[in-house]
Amino acid sequence: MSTDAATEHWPAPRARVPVEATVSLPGSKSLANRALLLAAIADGPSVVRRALRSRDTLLMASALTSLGSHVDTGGDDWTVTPAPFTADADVDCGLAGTVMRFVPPIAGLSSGTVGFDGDPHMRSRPIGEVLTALQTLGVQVDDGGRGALPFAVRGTGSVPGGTVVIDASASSQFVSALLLAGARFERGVDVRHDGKPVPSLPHIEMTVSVLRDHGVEVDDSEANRWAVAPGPVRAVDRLIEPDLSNAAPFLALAAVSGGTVTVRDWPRRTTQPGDELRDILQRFGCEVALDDDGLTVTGPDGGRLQGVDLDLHDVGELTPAIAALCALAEGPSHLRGVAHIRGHETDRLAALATELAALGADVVERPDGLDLRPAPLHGGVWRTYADHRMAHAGTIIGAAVDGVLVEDVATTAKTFPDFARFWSGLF
Ligand SMILES: O=C(O)C1=C[C@@H](OP(=O)(O)O)[C@@H](O)[C@H](O)C1
Ligand SMILES: C=C(OP(=O)(O)O)C(=O)O
Repeated sequence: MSTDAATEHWPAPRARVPVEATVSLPGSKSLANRALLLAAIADGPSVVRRALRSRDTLLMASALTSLGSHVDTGGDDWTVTPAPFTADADVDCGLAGTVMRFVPPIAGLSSGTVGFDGDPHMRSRPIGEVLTALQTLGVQVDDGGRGALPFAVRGTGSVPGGTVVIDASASSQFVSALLLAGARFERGVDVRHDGKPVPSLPHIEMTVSVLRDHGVEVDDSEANRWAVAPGPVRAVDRLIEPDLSNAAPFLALAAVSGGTVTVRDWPRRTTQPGDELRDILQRFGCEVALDDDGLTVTGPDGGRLQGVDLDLHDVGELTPAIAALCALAEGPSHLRGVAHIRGHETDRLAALATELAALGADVVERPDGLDLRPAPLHGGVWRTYADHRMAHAGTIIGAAVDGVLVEDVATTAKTFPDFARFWSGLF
């Protein structure tokens, strides 16, 4: 197996018998990048324990380092020591939405100019609403009127802050970005959403909960409005939960093989949207149990899955793995409410429709989702479009169908380094 060239094809292992496995998964990207960012604007050193070491979190660490913080990524536990942001800096966002959206507001606190750019596709992921909001809040942003990467934030050492109205229907990260920095703005920040419903609301709840852990006062009592009071951000010693969205392919492996997979350390309470998998997998016909061993999923006999009808608006990042299960199900499925995932690492609805159809699936792409009906699948190349979750989806199909070749499986390093080797070890 080789995993480093975008054109390479990885033969996804086929599960010929029910898979029985217990896994410990790497930490949550969303929790780790929030913890790192807040640590960098806190009033003392913080520790991020069991930090996820992946492309997105390393990009966040180097963004914070280039602003002036000291981030020690040497071991499993990362120490972040804040320092004033004074130098000019360049931030590589890669393909990390959390870096492109969360770092510009804190760059406004710098007294230097901070340039942002990223992977080619990152230039088409939405960010304009955040840049306009920052301008309203008193930050100078040069984006050549593009509302997209590349752009520069010209910090003056402080941000006035105040009230801002944004349309966050393209990404919940627009709201999270402003809230995460808000306590350090002179007047705090009061964010109101005006537009179609905000997707991925659990991720905003995650932001609010992590802010409160840092002693920040947040008022989220009204729908579509979040207010962060100005004040200090306390340093925190935090253990990062396993990434429950990245658990999807592993639990799906139990589902498609009729086996049993346990994910250790599944939190009893969490703001991670991946926790919804407990309910979603039952709808496919799986048995699900959460106990001291972790979350255990047992697939139906022979991996014979039922079709599902799901609105995934709140948990859009689960769509690729769920679509893979739908393509393998014995009944029709409808996935809805996820128009916004066209702005993710790739246009995920188009990518899923194209790749599933190429393997024989009966799939119709809708403006906000996918309709799937049972059809015999066959092997072939599964393209991943530099999208870690497309790679997960192809890998799930490959567990159930002979001859699936996943292109550029190394793209999974965005949130799960060594995914392919880890996965192969389960067979
Ligand atoms: O804040 C976060 O950590 C995330 C929010 C969501 O973004 P969208 O609201 O853009 O879907 C999610 O899909 C993404 O994977 C991570
Ligand atoms: C949408 C995703 O990532 P990002 O944080 O880059 O938006 C994702 O991981 O599914």
